[in-house]
Amino acid sequence: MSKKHPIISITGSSGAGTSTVKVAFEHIFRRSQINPAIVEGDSFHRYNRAEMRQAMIKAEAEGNRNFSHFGPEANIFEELEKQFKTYGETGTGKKRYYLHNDDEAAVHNKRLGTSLKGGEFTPWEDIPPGTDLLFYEGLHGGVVDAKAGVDVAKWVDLLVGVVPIVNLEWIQKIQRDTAERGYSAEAVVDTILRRMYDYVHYITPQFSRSHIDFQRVPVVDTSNPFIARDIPTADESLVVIRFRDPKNVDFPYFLSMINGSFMSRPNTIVVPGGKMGFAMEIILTPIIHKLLENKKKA
Ligand SMILES: Nc1ncnc2c1ncn2[C@@H]1O[C@H](COP(=O)(O)OP(=O)(O)OP(=O)(O)O)[C@@H](O)[C@H]1O
Ligand SMILES: O=C(CO)[C@H](O)[C@H](O)COP(=O)(O)O
Repeated sequence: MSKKHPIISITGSSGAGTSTVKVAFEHIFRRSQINPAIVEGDSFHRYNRAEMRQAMIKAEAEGNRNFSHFGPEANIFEELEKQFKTYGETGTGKKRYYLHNDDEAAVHNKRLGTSLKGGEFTPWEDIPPGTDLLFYEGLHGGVVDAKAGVDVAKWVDLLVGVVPIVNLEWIQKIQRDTAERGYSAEAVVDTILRRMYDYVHYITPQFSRSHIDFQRVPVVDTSNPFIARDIPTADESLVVIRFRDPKNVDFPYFLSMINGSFMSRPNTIVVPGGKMGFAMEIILTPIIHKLLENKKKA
């Protein structure tokens, strides 16, 4: 934790919607004239796509069917922790991008004068000096790997979990990876299965460390996520928002501001799906302002 150089982490599984939630944060940053250093979790994958395929074949040959992007073998958790520690201490650090497809590559090739392809990383670049905070979005913003002595969570000032119920997460992943990343539905299901061990051991424990979780729950039947044709819409879902420490949370204010909201537990407010972005803005804006006030005083 750093008063001088705060870190906000949005963490969630693949398909949970962390990239989508990033947009709500970008609104907050723009309106509040905050200049963030944005770090994408996928940039801390250990391998590019071709290397990952090779590493997976090798792991399978050795009898490991759980080698996945969710676990420590395929990510540089130690570098992620170092990144958070360095930013917290100095407000600087390094960043790069994992290019999921050629469209993403084209954007960075134009900026960098490179000829990178989908599945490759951009080179590491310095985070420019003078940013107000670090904003991480990805799989491992609150990860702990006790065996390796890695604790990313302890450097984070605001840890937000984005966690749809698992059927919805899978529907979202299958739709996105087939529509935008060129995978077959079978290949995506295979990936989901291979990642299950690491999902349980490295992804879900993060949501016991998060300060706030946003869990989208559909109110339509998603009982077979593997044949679902559409992602349930905002109107077909509710969002369950859980606060780890509800002591200083102004629930009456949120209830009066968010039409259709209600409390389901003393630390949990439920809002209509269409209000998720709005709820994020009114809940998170004052917390972010507080971090920046503390920064000024530090
Ligand atoms: N609240 C939402 N309502 C409707 N669709 C959503 C919502 N959140 C995410 N989606 C859809 O789910 C898919 C996955 O979302 P997104 O790309 O944000 O996931 P992610 O967590 O960033 O995944 P990854 O870590 O693999 O990049 C996208 O197609 C996105 O449009
Ligand atoms: O888990 C993920 C990110 O959050 C992605 O699935 C991972 O980055 C995928 O890489 P690739 O496109 O090479 O399959």
